[in-house]
Amino acid sequence: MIDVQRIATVNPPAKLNLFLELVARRKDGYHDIDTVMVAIDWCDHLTVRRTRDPGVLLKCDWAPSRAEYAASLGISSSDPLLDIPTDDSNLVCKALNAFADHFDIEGGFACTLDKYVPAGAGMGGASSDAASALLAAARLCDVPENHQALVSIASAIGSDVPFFLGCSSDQPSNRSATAAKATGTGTDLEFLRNRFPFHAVVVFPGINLSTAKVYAQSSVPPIPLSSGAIVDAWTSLDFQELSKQLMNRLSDPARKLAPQIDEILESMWRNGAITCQLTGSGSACFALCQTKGDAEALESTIRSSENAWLENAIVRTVAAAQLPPRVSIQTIPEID
Ligand SMILES: C[C@@](CO)(OP(=O)(O)O)[C@H](O)COP(=O)(O)OP(=O)(O)OC[C@H]1O[C@@H](n2ccc(N)nc2=O)[C@H](O)[C@@H]1O
Ligand SMILES: Nc1ncnc2c1ncn2[C@@H]1O[C@H](COP(=O)(O)OP(=O)(O)O)[C@@H](O)[C@H]1O
Repeated sequence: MIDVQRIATVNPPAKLNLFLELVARRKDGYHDIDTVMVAIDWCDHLTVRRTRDPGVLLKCDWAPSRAEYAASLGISSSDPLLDIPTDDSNLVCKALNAFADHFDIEGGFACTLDKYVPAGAGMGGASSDAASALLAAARLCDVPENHQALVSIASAIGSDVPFFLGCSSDQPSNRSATAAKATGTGTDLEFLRNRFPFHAVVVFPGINLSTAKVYAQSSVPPIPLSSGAIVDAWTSLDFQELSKQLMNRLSDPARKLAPQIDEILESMWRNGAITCQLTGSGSACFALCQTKGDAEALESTIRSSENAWLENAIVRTVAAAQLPPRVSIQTIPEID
């Protein structure tokens, strides 16, 4: 008899912040925020399998190859922009180690992570990888994917991780959500009704901005704005209103740290964007578009414009993606 084993495959989606307000600076150094995030179809590719030996083995690199990814950003393959941790500090390893500890799993995990989502972009790539690793491990170890322990493990890894699990303590199952309002440090989630036909053009300017540095430069406004209006616009599928309500309080500190962001936003406007802004703590910017066709037309206008920054930027049309991402299981002959 040939021994077989199961491999879980999942495509962790990135996110964009449509609205981000700072509500208060907390004593623990974090900020209470009010944000609305949408998952998008720009995804990494993760496989996870169980191993007899404990611990997490991770193979991680840029895709489709490091050389092609570097070329798309006009940089060399050894550029520090492409440095991603492959040790236990990678959020995939953190997630799987925490999962194994919590559920007392015998043995460990081996994973491959193909990175397509830029790092330090404000697109939540690492957080999404961690959430997908938890979902994959849950499938392999027969833990329900909406088990409440996954939400606590996710929150301890990073503020953005629970969003990518697609469930929360209050909403254990949200099969059709693509967006959520997040409060507290970003971990108190309310998944939004209706699937807004979301389309956008994302520009990643080849700059890795540290989330901690951007927050450190930020200030909480005396009267914080509320995400109420943008949540209403999303749930009533009102594109005009949604485009009026985009806001990101981290824009100013991010623009101070990376002045190129201003140049990129200005050229997105000049090339016909209806509305555009930074996502999260940056450095990626996006323009909201009414249809896929509008987004593709804007992408091609931006690509053919004469902007020096295009040499080192990735420009891409995206649409909303469903949460949680689907985990598929393949059975293969035993590798160990
Ligand atoms: C800004 C946002 C918006 O969605 O996303 P990114 O730009 O990182 O994608 C999030 O708030 C980022 O969440 P995440 O990237 O998970 O951050 P964490 O690892 O939890 O925290 C990194 C650091 O950012 C600061 N931080 C983070 C979250 C928060 N609510 N207040 C903070 O002040 C803290 O200094 C913390 O040490
Ligand atoms: N799985 C991972 N993928 C990418 N970066 C990771 C990962 N795990 C840890 N990191 C580290 O986290 C940093 C920020 O991650 P990322 O989620 O891509 O950015 P952001 O917080 O801007 O959305 C990276 O620069 C990298 O040093």
